[in-house]
Amino acid sequence: MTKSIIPAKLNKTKDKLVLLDQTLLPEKEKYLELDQREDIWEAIKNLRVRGAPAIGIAAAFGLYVCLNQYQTDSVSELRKELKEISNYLATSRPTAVNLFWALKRMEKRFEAEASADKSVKAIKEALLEESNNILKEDQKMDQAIGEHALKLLKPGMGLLTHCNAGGLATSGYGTAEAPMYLGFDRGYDFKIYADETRPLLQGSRLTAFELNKAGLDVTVITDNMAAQVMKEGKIDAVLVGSDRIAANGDAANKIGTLGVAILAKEYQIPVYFLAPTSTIDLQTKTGADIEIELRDGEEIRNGFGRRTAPHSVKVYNPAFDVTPASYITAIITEKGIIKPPFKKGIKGLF
Ligand SMILES: CSC[C@@H](O)[C@@H](O)C(=O)COP(=O)(O)O
Repeated sequence: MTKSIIPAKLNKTKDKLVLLDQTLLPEKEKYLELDQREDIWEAIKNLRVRGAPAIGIAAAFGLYVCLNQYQTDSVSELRKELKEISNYLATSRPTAVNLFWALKRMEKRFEAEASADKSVKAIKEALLEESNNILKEDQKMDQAIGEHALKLLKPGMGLLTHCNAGGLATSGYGTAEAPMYLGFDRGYDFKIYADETRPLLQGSRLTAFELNKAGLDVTVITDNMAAQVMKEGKIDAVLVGSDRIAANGDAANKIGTLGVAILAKEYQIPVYFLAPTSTIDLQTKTGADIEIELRDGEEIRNGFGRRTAPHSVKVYNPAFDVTPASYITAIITEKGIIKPPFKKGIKGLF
């Protein structure tokens, strides 16, 4: 299968960040071409590009595009500008660690080139290369994650996923969806259930869109149907992505993942978190240290342009939750499958 959608890339002349506007899916496939930091920040903040790895890729390309416009012969002036753009983009969303990881990686490359006395022009070229490397490595990681995960799955299984951890969230086949695509190519005939994923419907708008388009067997359920579907014996494994995995294995993902994991424990269904190692943050000791993004109440009071709650009512809208490591059967990265105790396994990865 060839992948047709890349959510974040550069245009041909490499002076604009091209994003598929995911807020318009599944109705419209519209690409945005951005070269202003405020527009790139807005696109990340408002989920035009979303999903942890894709946010990192967009930020790396965005940083390059903005920095490349800056005219100077001075490396220290360029450094100042890079830090300004990077710090600004880093304020767009707080939970997915891939955003900070990608920006730090660009800064590290800058410093490596600067300390080798490279010119401004050479440094800019190196940053272009680095952002491309981030994209290409992500594609390879997805493939490897999928291959490892497939070892845990059997043909004909029912798989439940939450949110979108597919091609729209990465530059490749996704993380949680990578084994679904690989299995499809190899005749595994998985029955995939996609949680609708309130309030922004990444499951029904995005996961169902891309799996359906690629011909996989996908069924949408609303979030509150997961228990019933599990009770009916339709689910053999839960596969989800992650926005940040702490050093002890606690994992943040889209709001509602914790509930799915708790239900799965009750029904003795394995819960797999699939993510590249760039999603693991050793600086975050436990899930309690993960900042959970709080989003505007209007997403719930006035979802998709229809008033669904009184306009003055209070709303609490955390965008992510943290599943404690004790609810996770395995964490699958490009480097292999980690089983509990996660602390030791995660440490061994780095
Ligand atoms: C491979 S993507 C993993 C996660 O980033 C994904 O499951 C998720 O929670 C995305 O949330 P979103 O708010 O749509 O960016």
